[in-house]
Amino acid sequence: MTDQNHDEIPEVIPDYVEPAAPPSLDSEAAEKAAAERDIAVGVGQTLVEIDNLSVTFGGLTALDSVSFDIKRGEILGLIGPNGAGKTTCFNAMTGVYKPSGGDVRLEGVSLLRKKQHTITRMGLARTFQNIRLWGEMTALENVAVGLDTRHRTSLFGAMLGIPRHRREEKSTIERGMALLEFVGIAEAAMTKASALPYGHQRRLEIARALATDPKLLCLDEPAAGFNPAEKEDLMELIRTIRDDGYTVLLIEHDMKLVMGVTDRIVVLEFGKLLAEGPPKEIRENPAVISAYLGEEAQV
Ligand SMILES: Nc1ncnc2c1ncn2[C@@H]1O[C@H](COP(=O)(O)OP(=O)(O)OP(=O)(O)O)[C@@H](O)[C@H]1O
Repeated sequence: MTDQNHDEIPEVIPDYVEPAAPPSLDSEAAEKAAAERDIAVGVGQTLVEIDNLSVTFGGLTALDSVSFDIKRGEILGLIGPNGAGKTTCFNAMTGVYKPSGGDVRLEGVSLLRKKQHTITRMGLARTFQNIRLWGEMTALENVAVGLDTRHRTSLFGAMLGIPRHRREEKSTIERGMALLEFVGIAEAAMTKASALPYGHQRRLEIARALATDPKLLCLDEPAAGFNPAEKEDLMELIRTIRDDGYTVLLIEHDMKLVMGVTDRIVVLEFGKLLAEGPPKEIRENPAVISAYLGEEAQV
Protein backbone atom coordinates (compact mmCIF):
# COMPACT_ATOMS: atom_id res chain seq x y z
CA MET A 1 0.00 0.00 0.00
CA THR A 2 1.19 3.49 -0.68
CA ASP A 3 3.36 4.94 2.07
CA GLN A 4 3.12 8.66 2.47
CA ASN A 5 6.25 8.87 4.65
CA HIS A 6 8.28 11.26 2.54
CA ASP A 7 11.19 11.11 5.02
CA GLU A 8 12.12 7.92 3.24
CA ILE A 9 12.44 9.53 -0.17
CA PRO A 10 16.07 9.67 -1.27
CA GLU A 11 17.81 12.90 -2.16
CA VAL A 12 18.04 11.88 -5.84
CA ILE A 13 20.70 9.15 -6.12
CA PRO A 14 23.44 9.50 -3.50
CA ASP A 15 27.05 8.39 -3.90
CA TYR A 16 27.44 4.73 -4.65
CA VAL A 17 28.75 2.74 -1.74
CA GLU A 18 30.81 -0.29 -2.61
CA PRO A 19 29.29 -3.29 -0.79
CA ALA A 20 31.34 -4.36 2.24
CA ALA A 21 32.69 -7.89 2.53
CA PRO A 22 29.97 -10.27 3.75
CA PRO A 23 30.09 -11.02 7.45
CA SER A 24 30.95 -14.54 8.55
CA LEU A 25 27.97 -16.73 9.24
CA ASP A 26 27.12 -18.47 12.44
CA SER A 27 27.20 -21.77 10.60
CA GLU A 28 25.56 -23.80 13.38
CA ALA A 29 22.56 -21.45 13.57
CA ALA A 30 22.34 -21.35 9.78
CA GLU A 31 22.44 -25.14 9.53
CA LYS A 32 19.63 -25.59 12.08
CA ALA A 33 17.61 -22.77 10.56
CA ALA A 34 17.74 -24.28 7.10
CA ALA A 35 18.57 -27.89 7.72
CA GLU A 36 16.60 -29.32 4.81
CA ARG A 37 17.60 -26.81 2.18
CA ASP A 38 19.97 -27.37 -0.72
CA ILE A 39 22.14 -24.31 -0.35
CA ALA A 40 23.29 -22.44 -3.45
CA VAL A 41 21.90 -24.92 -5.97
CA GLY A 42 21.63 -23.42 -9.43
CA VAL A 43 22.74 -19.90 -8.46
CA GLY A 44 22.13 -17.54 -11.38
CA GLN A 45 19.35 -19.60 -12.94
CA THR A 46 15.93 -18.02 -13.36
CA LEU A 47 13.85 -18.60 -10.23
CA VAL A 48 10.86 -16.32 -10.85
CA GLU A 49 9.49 -14.91 -14.10
CA ILE A 50 7.27 -11.85 -13.95
CA ASP A 51 5.70 -12.03 -17.39
CA ASN A 52 3.73 -9.04 -18.75
CA LEU A 53 2.08 -8.60 -15.36
CA SER A 54 -0.75 -6.07 -15.18
CA VAL A 55 -2.96 -5.00 -12.27
CA THR A 56 -5.82 -2.53 -12.53
CA PHE A 57 -7.95 -0.89 -9.84
CA GLY A 58 -11.13 0.38 -11.49
CA GLY A 59 -9.83 2.79 -14.13
CA LEU A 60 -6.29 2.93 -12.69
CA THR A 61 -3.56 0.75 -14.19
CA ALA A 62 -1.21 0.26 -11.24
CA LEU A 63 0.99 -2.23 -13.09
CA ASP A 64 1.21 -2.17 -16.87
CA SER A 65 2.65 -5.27 -18.63
CA VAL A 66 5.73 -5.46 -16.43
CA SER A 67 8.26 -8.22 -17.16
CA PHE A 68 11.47 -9.13 -15.34
CA ASP A 69 13.20 -12.22 -13.99
CA ILE A 70 14.57 -12.95 -10.55
CA LYS A 71 17.73 -15.08 -10.56
CA ARG A 72 18.42 -17.70 -7.93
CA GLY A 73 20.81 -16.45 -5.24
CA GLU A 74 20.60 -12.74 -6.02
CA ILE A 75 19.38 -9.70 -4.11
CA LEU A 76 17.14 -7.88 -6.57
CA GLY A 77 16.05 -4.34 -5.71
CA LEU A 78 12.62 -3.14 -6.83
CA ILE A 79 12.59 0.64 -6.73
CA GLY A 80 10.62 3.56 -8.09
CA PRO A 81 8.98 6.77 -6.90
CA ASN A 82 5.89 6.72 -4.63
CA GLY A 83 2.95 5.07 -6.34
CA ALA A 84 5.14 3.42 -9.04
CA GLY A 85 3.55 0.01 -8.44
CA LYS A 86 6.17 -1.78 -6.32
CA THR A 87 3.86 -3.02 -3.56
CA THR A 88 1.20 -3.84 -6.15
CA CYS A 89 3.77 -6.06 -7.87
CA PHE A 90 4.50 -7.83 -4.54
CA ASN A 91 0.79 -8.22 -3.89
CA ALA A 92 0.15 -9.68 -7.34
CA MET A 93 3.06 -12.11 -6.91
CA THR A 94 1.91 -13.29 -3.48
CA GLY A 95 -1.76 -13.76 -4.35
CA VAL A 96 -3.10 -10.69 -2.51
CA TYR A 97 -4.23 -9.05 -5.78
CA LYS A 98 -5.57 -10.83 -8.83
CA PRO A 99 -3.64 -9.65 -11.90
CA SER A 100 -5.70 -8.43 -14.85
CA GLY A 101 -3.12 -9.86 -17.24
CA GLY A 102 0.20 -11.67 -17.52
CA ASP A 103 1.69 -14.35 -15.32
CA VAL A 104 4.07 -14.98 -12.42
CA ARG A 105 5.99 -18.26 -12.51
CA LEU A 106 8.07 -19.77 -9.71
CA GLU A 107 10.42 -22.42 -11.10
CA GLY A 108 8.24 -22.48 -14.20
CA VAL A 109 4.98 -23.04 -12.28
CA SER A 110 2.30 -20.33 -12.55
CA LEU A 111 1.22 -18.72 -9.26
CA LEU A 112 -1.95 -17.29 -10.78
CA ARG A 113 -5.20 -18.42 -9.19
CA LYS A 114 -3.27 -19.95 -6.28
CA LYS A 115 -4.28 -19.11 -2.72
CA GLN A 116 -1.88 -17.06 -0.59
CA HIS A 117 -1.02 -19.97 1.74
CA THR A 118 -0.38 -22.22 -1.27
CA ILE A 119 2.00 -19.63 -2.71
CA THR A 120 3.78 -19.51 0.67
CA ARG A 121 4.11 -23.30 0.66
CA MET A 122 5.41 -23.19 -2.90
CA GLY A 123 8.28 -21.04 -1.64
CA LEU A 124 7.42 -17.37 -1.76
CA ALA A 125 7.49 -15.52 1.57
CA ARG A 126 7.16 -11.83 2.33
CA THR A 127 7.28 -9.16 4.97
CA PHE A 128 4.99 -6.15 5.00
CA GLN A 129 5.55 -2.40 4.85
CA ASN A 130 3.45 -2.11 8.01
CA ILE A 131 4.62 -4.78 10.44
CA ARG A 132 2.11 -7.61 10.88
CA LEU A 133 2.99 -9.80 13.84
CA TRP A 134 0.89 -11.70 16.37
CA GLY A 135 1.31 -9.13 19.14
CA GLU A 136 0.16 -11.36 22.01
CA MET A 137 2.41 -14.25 21.00
CA THR A 138 6.09 -14.49 21.94
CA ALA A 139 8.77 -14.00 19.32
CA LEU A 140 9.38 -17.77 19.28
CA GLU A 141 5.67 -18.50 18.82
CA ASN A 142 5.52 -16.06 15.91
CA VAL A 143 8.33 -17.95 14.18
CA ALA A 144 6.67 -21.27 15.04
CA VAL A 145 3.63 -20.16 13.02
CA GLY A 146 5.89 -19.91 9.97
CA LEU A 147 7.53 -23.26 10.72
CA ASP A 148 4.10 -24.89 11.08
CA THR A 149 3.40 -24.32 7.37
CA ARG A 150 6.07 -26.95 6.70
CA HIS A 151 4.90 -29.67 9.08
CA ARG A 152 3.39 -32.89 7.82
CA THR A 153 1.65 -34.31 10.89
CA SER A 154 -2.15 -34.37 10.60
CA LEU A 155 -4.34 -32.85 13.30
CA PHE A 156 -5.28 -36.41 14.30
CA GLY A 157 -1.59 -37.33 14.60
CA ALA A 158 -0.95 -34.24 16.70
CA MET A 159 -3.84 -35.11 19.08
CA LEU A 160 -2.50 -38.63 19.52
CA GLY A 161 1.00 -37.28 20.09
CA ILE A 162 2.51 -39.64 17.54
CA PRO A 163 6.33 -39.72 17.50
CA ARG A 164 6.56 -37.68 14.29
CA HIS A 165 4.47 -34.93 15.90
CA ARG A 166 6.73 -34.92 18.98
CA ARG A 167 9.81 -34.78 16.73
CA GLU A 168 8.29 -31.91 14.78
CA GLU A 169 7.49 -30.02 18.01
CA LYS A 170 11.09 -30.39 19.19
CA SER A 171 12.43 -29.35 15.83
CA THR A 172 10.06 -26.35 15.79
CA ILE A 173 11.60 -25.04 19.01
CA GLU A 174 15.17 -25.76 17.86
CA ARG A 175 14.71 -24.29 14.41
CA GLY A 176 12.70 -21.35 15.77
CA MET A 177 15.50 -20.51 18.19
CA ALA A 178 18.10 -20.91 15.44
CA LEU A 179 16.16 -18.51 13.22
CA LEU A 180 15.87 -15.94 16.01
CA GLU A 181 19.60 -16.30 16.56
CA PHE A 182 20.20 -15.97 12.83
CA VAL A 183 18.40 -12.60 12.70
CA GLY A 184 20.04 -11.51 15.96
CA ILE A 185 17.15 -11.49 18.46
CA ALA A 186 17.46 -14.86 20.22
CA GLU A 187 17.53 -13.19 23.66
CA ALA A 188 13.98 -11.92 23.00
CA ALA A 189 12.51 -15.38 22.22
CA MET A 190 10.08 -15.37 25.15
CA THR A 191 9.07 -11.70 24.86
CA LYS A 192 5.65 -10.83 23.46
CA ALA A 193 5.99 -9.47 19.93
CA SER A 194 4.10 -6.31 20.87
CA ALA A 195 6.64 -5.58 23.63
CA LEU A 196 9.67 -5.85 21.35
CA PRO A 197 11.52 -2.72 20.22
CA TYR A 198 10.63 -1.65 16.69
CA GLY A 199 13.90 -2.89 15.14
CA HIS A 200 13.43 -6.33 16.75
CA GLN A 201 9.88 -6.49 15.36
CA ARG A 202 11.22 -5.91 11.84
CA ARG A 203 13.80 -8.67 12.37
CA LEU A 204 11.14 -10.99 13.78
CA GLU A 205 9.06 -10.48 10.63
CA ILE A 206 12.05 -11.57 8.59
CA ALA A 207 12.62 -14.62 10.82
CA ARG A 208 8.97 -15.61 10.50
CA ALA A 209 9.16 -15.34 6.71
CA LEU A 210 12.39 -17.39 6.68
CA ALA A 211 10.65 -20.04 8.80
CA THR A 212 8.56 -21.02 5.78
CA ASP A 213 11.88 -21.93 4.10
CA PRO A 214 11.22 -19.72 1.08
CA LYS A 215 12.84 -19.96 -2.31
CA LEU A 216 12.20 -16.23 -2.63
CA LEU A 217 12.06 -13.81 0.30
CA CYS A 218 10.26 -10.55 -0.53
CA LEU A 219 11.06 -7.65 1.82
CA ASP A 220 8.77 -4.62 1.57
CA GLU A 221 10.63 -1.58 2.91
CA PRO A 222 12.37 -3.44 5.76
CA ALA A 223 14.37 -0.34 6.75
CA ALA A 224 11.38 2.00 7.11
CA GLY A 225 11.80 3.95 10.34
CA PHE A 226 15.39 2.81 10.93
CA ASN A 227 18.26 5.12 11.88
CA PRO A 228 21.52 4.93 9.85
CA ALA A 229 23.18 2.45 12.23
CA GLU A 230 20.14 0.15 12.13
CA LYS A 231 20.15 0.38 8.33
CA GLU A 232 23.80 -0.72 8.25
CA ASP A 233 22.94 -3.70 10.46
CA LEU A 234 19.98 -4.56 8.24
CA MET A 235 22.17 -4.47 5.12
CA GLU A 236 24.49 -6.93 6.82
CA LEU A 237 21.57 -9.21 7.68
CA ILE A 238 20.20 -9.13 4.12
CA ARG A 239 23.63 -10.03 2.73
CA THR A 240 23.91 -12.85 5.27
CA ILE A 241 20.51 -14.15 4.18
CA ARG A 242 21.61 -14.11 0.51
CA ASP A 243 24.96 -15.73 1.36
CA ASP A 244 23.04 -18.48 3.13
CA GLY A 245 21.48 -19.42 -0.21
CA TYR A 246 18.20 -17.48 -0.21
CA THR A 247 17.03 -15.26 -3.06
CA VAL A 248 15.82 -11.83 -1.99
CA LEU A 249 13.51 -9.30 -3.64
CA LEU A 250 13.79 -5.96 -1.87
CA ILE A 251 11.52 -2.92 -2.10
CA GLU A 252 13.31 -0.02 -0.48
CA HIS A 253 13.23 3.76 -0.73
CA ASP A 254 16.62 4.31 0.90
CA MET A 255 18.95 4.56 -2.09
CA LYS A 256 22.13 4.14 -0.05
CA LEU A 257 20.81 0.83 1.24
CA VAL A 258 19.55 -0.30 -2.17
CA MET A 259 22.78 0.62 -3.95
CA GLY A 260 24.90 -0.97 -1.21
CA VAL A 261 23.16 -4.30 -0.90
CA THR A 262 21.58 -5.32 -4.23
CA ASP A 263 23.13 -7.29 -7.07
CA ARG A 264 20.66 -5.96 -9.61
CA ILE A 265 17.87 -3.37 -9.66
CA VAL A 266 14.51 -3.12 -11.45
CA VAL A 267 12.98 0.37 -11.63
CA LEU A 268 9.26 1.03 -12.01
CA GLU A 269 7.61 4.33 -12.86
CA PHE A 270 3.87 4.89 -13.28
CA GLY A 271 3.34 1.11 -13.29
CA LYS A 272 5.79 0.48 -16.12
CA LEU A 273 9.30 -0.95 -16.21
CA LEU A 274 11.65 2.03 -16.54
CA ALA A 275 15.08 0.39 -16.24
CA GLU A 276 16.85 -2.78 -15.17
CA GLY A 277 20.54 -3.42 -14.44
CA PRO A 278 23.34 -3.46 -11.88
CA PRO A 279 23.34 -0.70 -9.23
CA LYS A 280 26.15 1.31 -10.87
CA GLU A 281 24.29 1.45 -14.18
CA ILE A 282 20.96 2.32 -12.57
CA ARG A 283 22.54 5.10 -10.56
CA GLU A 284 23.80 6.74 -13.73
CA ASN A 285 20.69 6.11 -15.84
CA PRO A 286 19.27 9.52 -16.92
CA ALA A 287 15.68 8.23 -17.01
CA VAL A 288 15.98 6.97 -13.42
CA ILE A 289 17.56 10.20 -12.21
CA SER A 290 14.80 12.21 -13.86
CA ALA A 291 12.08 9.96 -12.36
CA TYR A 292 13.46 10.68 -8.88
CA LEU A 293 13.99 14.38 -9.62
CA GLY A 294 10.33 14.48 -10.67
CA GLU A 295 9.35 12.96 -7.36
CA GLU A 296 11.51 15.37 -5.41
CA ALA A 297 9.90 18.27 -7.24
CA GLN A 298 6.48 17.01 -6.10
CA VAL A 299 7.45 16.82 -2.44
N1 LIG B 1 -5.95 -1.59 -3.24
C1 LIG B 1 -5.84 -0.54 -4.05
N2 LIG B 1 -6.94 0.07 -4.54
C2 LIG B 1 -6.83 1.12 -5.38
N3 LIG B 1 -5.65 1.65 -5.78
C3 LIG B 1 -4.53 1.09 -5.32
C4 LIG B 1 -4.54 -0.04 -4.43
N4 LIG B 1 -3.27 -0.39 -4.15
C5 LIG B 1 -2.50 0.48 -4.83
N5 LIG B 1 -3.24 1.35 -5.52
C6 LIG B 1 -2.75 2.41 -6.39
O1 LIG B 1 -1.86 1.81 -7.32
C7 LIG B 1 -0.74 2.65 -7.55
C8 LIG B 1 0.53 1.91 -7.18
O2 LIG B 1 0.56 1.81 -5.76
P1 LIG B 1 1.68 0.99 -4.99
O3 LIG B 1 1.33 1.03 -3.54
O4 LIG B 1 1.88 -0.31 -5.62
O5 LIG B 1 2.97 1.89 -5.27
P2 LIG B 1 4.40 1.79 -4.60
O6 LIG B 1 5.38 1.91 -5.70
O7 LIG B 1 4.49 0.61 -3.72
O8 LIG B 1 4.40 3.13 -3.77
P3 LIG B 1 5.04 3.46 -2.34
O9 LIG B 1 6.50 3.53 -2.56
O10 LIG B 1 4.46 4.78 -2.02
O11 LIG B 1 4.64 2.38 -1.40
C9 LIG B 1 -0.97 3.92 -6.74
O12 LIG B 1 -1.57 4.87 -7.58
C10 LIG B 1 -1.92 3.46 -5.65
O13 LIG B 1 -2.72 4.53 -5.21
